[in-house]
Amino acid sequence: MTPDPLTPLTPFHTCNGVLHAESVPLSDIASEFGTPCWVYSRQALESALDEFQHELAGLDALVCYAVKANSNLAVLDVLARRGAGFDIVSAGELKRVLAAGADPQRIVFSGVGKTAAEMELALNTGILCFNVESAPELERLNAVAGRLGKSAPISLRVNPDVDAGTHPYISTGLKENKFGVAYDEARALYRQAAALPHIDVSGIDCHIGSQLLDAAPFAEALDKLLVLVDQLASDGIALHHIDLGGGLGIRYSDDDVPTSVHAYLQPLLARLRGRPLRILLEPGRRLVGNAGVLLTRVEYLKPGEVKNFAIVDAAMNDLARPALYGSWHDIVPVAARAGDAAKWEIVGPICESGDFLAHGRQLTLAEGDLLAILSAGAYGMAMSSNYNTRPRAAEVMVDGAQAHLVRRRESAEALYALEQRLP
Ligand SMILES: Cc1ncc(COP(=O)(O)O)c(C=O)c1O
Ligand SMILES: N[C@@H](CCCC[NH3+])C(=O)O
Repeated sequence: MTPDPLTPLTPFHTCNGVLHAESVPLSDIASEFGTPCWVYSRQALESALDEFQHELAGLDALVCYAVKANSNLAVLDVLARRGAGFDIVSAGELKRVLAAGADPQRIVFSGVGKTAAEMELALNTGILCFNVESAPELERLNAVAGRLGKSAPISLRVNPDVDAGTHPYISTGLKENKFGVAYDEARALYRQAAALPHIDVSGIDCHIGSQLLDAAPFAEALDKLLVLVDQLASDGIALHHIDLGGGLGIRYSDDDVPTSVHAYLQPLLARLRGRPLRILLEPGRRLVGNAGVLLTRVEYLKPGEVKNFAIVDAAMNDLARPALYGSWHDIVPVAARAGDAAKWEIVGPICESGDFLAHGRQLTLAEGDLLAILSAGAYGMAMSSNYNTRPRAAEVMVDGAQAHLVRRRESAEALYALEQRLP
């Protein structure tokens, strides 16, 4: 049985037997741009951001899209035009958001390993805030800012030790994780920060994990943060903003019942009502995850005694999530065909047994068929690699009846160009 996750409301829907992105048949995209190929829907990106903006209307709030989820310039451009700020984690991401026209005062910088050069670039750019994750980072930032004759606006990323109930590789708010400052140490570190000459204490930050389907841990984390905010106020440290991070989950399969943005935000906004704190959010996956698919073609069918393999032209170097986390992505034929369905292992051409995109999917397949791997807009292309010297796939943005190439497929030559001139 083919899963049917495609409600008529999603921008990916079946029309005349063919899967479309908005008004464009995915088969046309495959013919024009080749496969494998990432396909994004502008409409889906905009409506995902609008859901947040709608809930925050009238409040002093900023949605800082977590660029790590998908850093394609066209994606950043769509979100920037619609009023998003950005959460970055590297100089590379900073340069990309600036290239996409981001306002520096809408950029926050997260990450446990910021280098001095990255700090310098961000200070010279004049970003809104550094989300500082450790005492030595604070000291380094103070020194770099002093050298530049600047003051660095900071939040401490506080680790509220809340169990987000998500995959261990993507939970970040527990004591054993490498992220953030321990809750019990945060107050003292804030006092130290306030005494540093080139640090401007501006806010507080947390991020408890990714792909959370339940809203309760967010409220639990916020309650802990607000206790700290009040303690700091009594220490004479008045914060201007609170950054609640990202983490809101999306639908990957029928087993996932994601929390609506409304149900996620209302308990948080209720707790923040009456407090003079600007609200920052850092959603990544929720803005882009369901706005993209990975289009792939069946190269070979290899039925076997124990398992049937459908070898497709996408692989773990394109979409790493199944191999890395055992993640499920729905896979649907672009055009359904008649005939008996069988159980297929959907695998790529890479020389690793772990190179799979899905196990045991009940599908009717023939060589040359196109498949769409759904919910691939987040942590898809962004986590791709060149393993097996496979060029990264092209990216296409659909806008109504138009499909535009927004990143060319890499060439084999591009993959050795950086090495060629070395002695
Ligand atoms: C600090 C920070 N903010 C935001 C995000 C975005 O998370 P998500 O894509 O789950 O919304 C992440 C990634 O988990 C993160 O580490
Ligand atoms: N890359 C992960 C999420 C990590 C979130 C970043 N802190 C995923 O694909 O689900």
